[in-house]
Amino acid sequence: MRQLSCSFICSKTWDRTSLVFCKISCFFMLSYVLASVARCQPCELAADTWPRRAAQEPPLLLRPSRESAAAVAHPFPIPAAMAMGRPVRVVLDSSVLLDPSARPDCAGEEVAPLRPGAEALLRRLRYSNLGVAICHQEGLPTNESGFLEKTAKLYSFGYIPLTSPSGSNSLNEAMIEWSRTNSCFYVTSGVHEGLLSELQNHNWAVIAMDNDDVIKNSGVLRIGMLQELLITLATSIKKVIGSSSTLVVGYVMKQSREEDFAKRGAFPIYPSKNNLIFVPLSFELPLASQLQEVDLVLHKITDEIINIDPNSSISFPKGISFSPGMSEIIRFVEEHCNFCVIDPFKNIYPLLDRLQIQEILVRLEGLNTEGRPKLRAPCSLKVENFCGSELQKQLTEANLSFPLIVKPRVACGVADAHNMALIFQIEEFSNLSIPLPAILQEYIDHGSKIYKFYAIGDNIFHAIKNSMPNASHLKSSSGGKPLTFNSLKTLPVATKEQQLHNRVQDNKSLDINLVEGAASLLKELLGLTIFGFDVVVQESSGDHVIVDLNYLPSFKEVPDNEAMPAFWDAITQSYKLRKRMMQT
Ligand SMILES: Nc1ncnc2c1ncn2[C@@H]1O[C@H](COP(=O)(O)OP(=O)(O)OP(=O)(O)O)[C@@H](O)[C@H]1O
Ligand SMILES: O=P(O)(O)O[C@H]1[C@H](O)[C@@H](O)[C@H](OP(=O)(O)O)[C@@H](OP(=O)(O)O)[C@H]1O
Ligand SMILES: [Mg+2]
Ligand SMILES: [Mg+2]
Repeated sequence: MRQLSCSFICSKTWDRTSLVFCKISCFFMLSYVLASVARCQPCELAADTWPRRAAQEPPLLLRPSRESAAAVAHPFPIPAAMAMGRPVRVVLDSSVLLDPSARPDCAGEEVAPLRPGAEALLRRLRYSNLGVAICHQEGLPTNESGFLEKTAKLYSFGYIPLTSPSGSNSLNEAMIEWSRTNSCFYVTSGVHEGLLSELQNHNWAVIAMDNDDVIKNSGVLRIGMLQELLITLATSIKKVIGSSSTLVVGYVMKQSREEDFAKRGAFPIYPSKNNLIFVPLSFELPLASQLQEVDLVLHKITDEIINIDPNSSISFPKGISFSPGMSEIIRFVEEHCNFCVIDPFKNIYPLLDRLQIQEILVRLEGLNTEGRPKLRAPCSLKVENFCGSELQKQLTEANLSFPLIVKPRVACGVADAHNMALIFQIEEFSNLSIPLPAILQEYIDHGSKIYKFYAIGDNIFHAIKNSMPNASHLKSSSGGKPLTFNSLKTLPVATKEQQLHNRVQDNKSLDINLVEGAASLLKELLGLTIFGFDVVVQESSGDHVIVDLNYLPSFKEVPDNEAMPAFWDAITQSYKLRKRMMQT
């Protein structure tokens, strides 16, 4: 185990544990198309700010558009230049980015708004590991060309103001040069017939968007909306590589989480070292057709919860309403039991319910052995309300004493899942505003140090974070009132002085092997590829208490160069295990 910076420790890699998975059925259309470029005259590259790429990069074939399904019967010759091991460049013509219906703003100022969906596309292409440039034709109004230049700079893309050559339609040297060393796409919303043969000679591939002028079966790749572009690129790259080990991973999660992962390089469209290609599933397109193009889906289903009936948690997903897009995915998976989902929805539902989490954690206590710290769940009690004369009796029967931490039974997916309270005496339950049903947990004095563990496939990492101080520090400031907070936003963590004080007192260390054993058993019990759990060490007893369990956490504290390869490996292994299980 290596001690890494910022109190981060990478623990170990387990043996491949057996996880139950269904078989994946993948279908990819086989064909090669090239298309012509819209009136884009050859150009001089303004500044080749295109990111350098690793030497060995695969070439590209294009998936025929759905209308030209006949192309499947007549696969186009694969140009020699689209040989294995080449970087991929994508040139976006201004016509796909600028909103054609834009009107000057009320002050008469020419504005250059982006077409709907363009900002999301640019944001995703920025972290796609593809070389991207924006181009525009000569004669574009200066406010628009200026806007595009600024946009290219903002996203670290290349910028190509096209200038007309001496009347010829031939591709200019720069574009020809690129196609010698890169596999290139040109995306436009117009098609200029004149350039088609030039492009075929120089191995440019063009994607024409929303254009009916495109001749059918002329090898032109057509998309209807900008939202189709990424999946078109992704499935083309997959086809070109032509290896069953290359997987297209469709992903679904909230935008903030996607951006956090994307900025870490988690979602390359150009394959990662594990041969994984990531593409966002768009809720603006039919989900079934997208799901037929990917090998598996990675999702954080709880990001797509609209609301939960907290009284239905024992029968999840009943009582949960999901976004329409997520509901479509759930339906598709129900109808295609061989489709690979990471992770199966039924494996995640228990982690929405702190009572079920408690029942899972209690099962870990079987790992305990003499002479080692005790691993356990906190003593807990589920309550339907905070009043009732029986409450004190219930607490006693549950072996609970104050202080108590009160958490909603619903663990995540809705805004108030993280509204909590620290209660010091029974009177403080009156008018308590924590969502019901609730879970009352013993509050563990743990010296404001929490160990956040992350099981990412066969790898386990943990980070030490500042946590809530011992109850005595909090009671003094509570003034006889419950201490209410939101664990994601306003967690009352220890002050610097309290942390220093704790460091002096800190005499109970973490038994890493004990927790690793717990993580391994949790992985088998949960059937999850990536999960996180929080461990505190009780100061008085040294007990290792697991207070929380989460599905697909952000593992922000784990350095990217450790986390990303583990992330990709976890996905690949889960997929392979599922395939193997289907073949047996
Ligand atoms: N039983 C406990 N005893 C002492 N401290 C606790 C206990 N339960 C939680 N905490 C403290 O409160 C914090 C939030 O609790 P918890 O992790 O259960 O909330 P959560 O909303 O599930 O957070 P997450 O964002 O990790 O899912 C913990 O990180 C820890 O600092
Ligand atoms: O947003 P909901 O569905 O309520 O669930 C939360 C999880 O419970 C937390 O574990 C996530 O925090 P981490 O990703 O840091 O573990 C937290 O991630 P976030 O802080 O990035 O939103 C949430 O996913
Ligand atoms: Mg937590
Ligand atoms: Mg949690």
